[in-house]
Amino acid sequence: MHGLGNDFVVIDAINQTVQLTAEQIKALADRHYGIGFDQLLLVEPARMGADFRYVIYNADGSEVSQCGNGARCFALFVTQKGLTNKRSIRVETDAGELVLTVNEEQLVTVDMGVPKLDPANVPLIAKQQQLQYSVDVLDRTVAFSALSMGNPHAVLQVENVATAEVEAVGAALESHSLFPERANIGFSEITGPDSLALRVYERGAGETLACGSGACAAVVAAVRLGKVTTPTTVALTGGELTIDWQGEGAPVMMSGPATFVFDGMIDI
Ligand SMILES: N[C@@H](CCC[C@H](N)C(=O)O)C(=O)O
Repeated sequence: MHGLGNDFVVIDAINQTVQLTAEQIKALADRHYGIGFDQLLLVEPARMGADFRYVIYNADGSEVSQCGNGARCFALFVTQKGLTNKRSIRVETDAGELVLTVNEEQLVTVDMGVPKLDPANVPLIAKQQQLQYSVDVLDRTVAFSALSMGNPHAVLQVENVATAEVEAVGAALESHSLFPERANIGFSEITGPDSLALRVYERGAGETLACGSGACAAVVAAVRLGKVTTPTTVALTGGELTIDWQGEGAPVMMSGPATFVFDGMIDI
């Protein structure tokens, strides 16, 4: 499946027992010798009263707590595979419970929860919460916003996403010592009063064609900086998401498509 080109292998772990090691996930994620994906999603029975639980792994085999595009694909998967007939689905993740709504056109809206701005919750090594922080990386000092959408994000404001040094600066910041759990690094260009363009260097996956939680983080950062109003259209390399955030203490709502590509069997 994919959400705007952010691609997934989604496995039904309700009707079969599935256990994968980090090494197996890395091997499956290999685009030449495996299947290839940015993230792998395991759809499991709920443990705490929601409709389902889902577990997310990055292409490097690391388990993570949040995935916006994955959440939309998960919703379409359980709907189209007949695992539920609900249109509003509650799912447990390590980042807490998410509520996903599938509309008539198969667009999915996800309540992504309340962003965490305290540096300790990102986590980011910083003495106090600020609108922007700064870091020396490669041969320059860059300013960034930092927040958690259930996973850690840094967002840099850039003049032009097309020429932003996503690979070099992204890789250097993703594993910078300021981020004890590493971070997803967004490069955000304000393109209008309610629009921005975004590229994201994802933790554990490198630059992807779209990052849903990154889009939420970029809108939260831009709203806090007074640069956009919401709902905001976020243009990612793979397409557009609509993000709505009514301000501190409110949850971020993300709406966008999810797409099936093919079904298959994996022999492990
Ligand atoms: N592609 C995702 C985010 C996946 C997890 C991320 N790489 C992390 O390590 O936190 C999205 O759409 O949000």
